[in-house]
Amino acid sequence: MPEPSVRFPDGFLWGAATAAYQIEGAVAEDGRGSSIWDTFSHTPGAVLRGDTGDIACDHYHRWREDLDLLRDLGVGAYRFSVAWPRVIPAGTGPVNPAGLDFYDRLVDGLLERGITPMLTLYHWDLPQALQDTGGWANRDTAEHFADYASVVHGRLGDRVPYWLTLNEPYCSAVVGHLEGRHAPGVRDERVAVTAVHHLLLAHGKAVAALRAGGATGQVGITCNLTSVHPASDDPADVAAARRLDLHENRMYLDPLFRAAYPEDAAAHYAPVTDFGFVRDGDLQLIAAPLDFFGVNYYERHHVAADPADPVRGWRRVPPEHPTVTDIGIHPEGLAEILDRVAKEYTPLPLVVTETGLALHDYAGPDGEIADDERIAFFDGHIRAAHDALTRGVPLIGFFPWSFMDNFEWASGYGVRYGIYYVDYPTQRRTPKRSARWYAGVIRANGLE
Ligand SMILES: OC[C@@H]1[C@@H](O)[C@H](O)[C@@H](O)c2[nH]c(CCc3ccccc3)c[n+]21
Repeated sequence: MPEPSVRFPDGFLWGAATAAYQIEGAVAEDGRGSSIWDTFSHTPGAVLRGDTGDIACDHYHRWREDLDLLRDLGVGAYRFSVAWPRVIPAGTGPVNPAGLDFYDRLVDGLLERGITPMLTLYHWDLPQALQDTGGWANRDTAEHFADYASVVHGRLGDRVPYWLTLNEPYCSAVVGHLEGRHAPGVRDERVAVTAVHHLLLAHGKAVAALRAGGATGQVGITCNLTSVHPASDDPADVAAARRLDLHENRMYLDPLFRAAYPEDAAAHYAPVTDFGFVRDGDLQLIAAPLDFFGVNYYERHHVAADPADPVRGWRRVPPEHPTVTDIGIHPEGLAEILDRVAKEYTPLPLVVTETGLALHDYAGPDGEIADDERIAFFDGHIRAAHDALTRGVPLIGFFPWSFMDNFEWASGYGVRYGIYYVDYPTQRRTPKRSARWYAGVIRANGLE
């Protein structure tokens, strides 16, 4: 085999990623409680075509077959999430042993196949019972999350080396509580900023709980970060870009790695909150030392001042060549955010815990799903990741989103991110051309 022109270090963690509500189905089986995504997806108009995660990829029943597909890919690791409502159906109180048993079998199944588990404790599926008492707007939820983290770690901590507390607090807080496009479908900026704090507090409390539980594994968090550029050097555009960077990136990076909200946060959010929800000691807890940091990258923004709200607003300039999800493809943005995190925030090992491309995949006459665009996307992003690595960024892993087509939140099953195609009526999994290509990347530990 020729030496790859883009070669990664030995032991680099090539993975694949999923999330519980997007693949498991079996939403009422073996004691699972309801989550805010069960409620939201069953709310008329909330999800494209009324799609829900009731069945999804039926992974709850097909997990052995799916682990075999991961083994066929040759991945070194698999990033999955644990559904809080399977483990503690009401979010707090009694534990559901059958829920823990499922993840116990899943972890053992991974280890038997030589695949390292990377466990996300929260990938958006808050137990509905906690939403009924305020959800992330209620500070108590942070405590309940730490208790849940202890329960999961108590059962799996001896076999899971990588722990992510939260997936993308920005999405839970802002997409779910300001934009209302995600569960719980709230549109209230004050509630959204309060939720940001309580989610970060939940992270901090969970890190403390995992450490107290004797966590020998590596503990981290995943944030979706964007590269943000002003549309012009007009001072109004530059200021708008800085506000969007605050809103999407620095509101998470600063608390996590500097134990403080950004200096421009108070003024920016002053119309809706005075940050009275912050208590003494919170920020120190949130900035608890971590072992690694997960970065999800999808978007590079070009930002202009919003004429309707020139003081607080921004306007995202549409990309020249939009994808099916109306974003551009900018692999250089991945290198940019990895450089930024490493240079401005933390020396910790970094993992690209998600990047991927949505397509409307279909099989050709020969039965092959020739997702060449997705191959080109991953080729570019892997090269960008390697660029950062050669500049000294301590990148230790890369996890394409996603292992298989799945429930894509408000878009339902309308777009596909998987490197395995899922035919939902039959639940048949078929490797796309990108799966075969990615297996080659893993074998070569790099790109030709
Ligand atoms: O949208 C593709 C994936 C989701 O399927 C993952 O569950 C989630 O972790 C994830 N995050 C992002 C970037 C932030 C975002 C999420 C949803 C909608 C718009 C932006 C993209 N994705």
